[in-house]
Amino acid sequence: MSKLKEKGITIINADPKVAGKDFHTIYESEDADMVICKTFDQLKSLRSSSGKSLGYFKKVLSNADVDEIERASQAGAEFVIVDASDWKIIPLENIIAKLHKSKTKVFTTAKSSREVATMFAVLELGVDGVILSTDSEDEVDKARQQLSTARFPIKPAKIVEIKDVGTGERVCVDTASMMGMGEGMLVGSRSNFMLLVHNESVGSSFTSPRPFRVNAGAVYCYTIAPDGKTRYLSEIESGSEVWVVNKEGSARRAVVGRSKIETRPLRLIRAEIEGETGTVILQNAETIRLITKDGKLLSVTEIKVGDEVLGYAKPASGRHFGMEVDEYIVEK
Ligand SMILES: O=C(O)C(=O)C[C@@H](O)[C@H](O)[C@H](O)COP(=O)(O)O
Repeated sequence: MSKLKEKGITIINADPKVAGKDFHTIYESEDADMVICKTFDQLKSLRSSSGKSLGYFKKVLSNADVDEIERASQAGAEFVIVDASDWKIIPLENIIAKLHKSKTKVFTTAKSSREVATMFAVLELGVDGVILSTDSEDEVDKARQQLSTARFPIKPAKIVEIKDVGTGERVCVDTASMMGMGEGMLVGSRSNFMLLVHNESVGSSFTSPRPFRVNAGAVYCYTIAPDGKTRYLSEIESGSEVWVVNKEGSARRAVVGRSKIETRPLRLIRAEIEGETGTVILQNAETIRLITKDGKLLSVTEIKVGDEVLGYAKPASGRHFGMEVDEYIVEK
């Protein structure tokens, strides 16, 4: 319990007598903050007598159980807990579709952190909450990490040098998500200095859009992954996770479907953000674009010294196998 508290967990599925005052509880007891009712009669009688949040638990084995959940919502359940152990996704999709415009929240159960992440993505809307049953502290941490988002302080980066550097291998990161205008990946030669490289959702008379792709940069470049570690672009492969970052700095996770490493002409771009200087080496082609400080796309073939594009910088620190280390480091 004390470890859960340290981790910032505020609500648990436990008897209030055991949970004490440190947590909100969701439990089959009228003393709980969120009371799980076992029958419609209990739901109805508590509705008129208690000011508590009341819900209904149902093991879902058939469509009749799905209908019963809908009736619980109509009977005033503020939440339903859908416990589906056999077919999990399709029944939940049906329940979310039926209830997402009602006032009833849909919760479900999970046995692993991976399952938690899946449940929050079912039918795009996802469930409103997941009760994770685990005896592993690590799984609690991983579940929280799966759900975390990030925000990077995006700032204007002034271009100070552009140099064609011959050929090398660059990496196209093809994600399993569609990216929109203003979204891309942070890429740089140093973990603490990156430019926001735009995705390829914009086509041209010579190219079709590839809205799932960021032509991210040369193989040695870093990007930051959702686990907080840096990744060399050359290490990214099918199944890796990357941050897709928008021009305001909000990041969302995307899974990589494929990365393509091919030999292409490269262009080094050196830029400066509030006294920090850094570089990135990108493919030299019209389809690779950065974002100007007023949100316009700027191809690396058109970029000039003095232009300002979006990037991210923080004071230098070392990285060892991707993990941040406070050590003396000079990267040029
Ligand atoms: O080959 C190139 O030149 C490029 O890498 C430009 C890419 O940015 C572009 O996405 C590519 O040409 C599209 O080709 P595709 O066959 O991978 O769709």
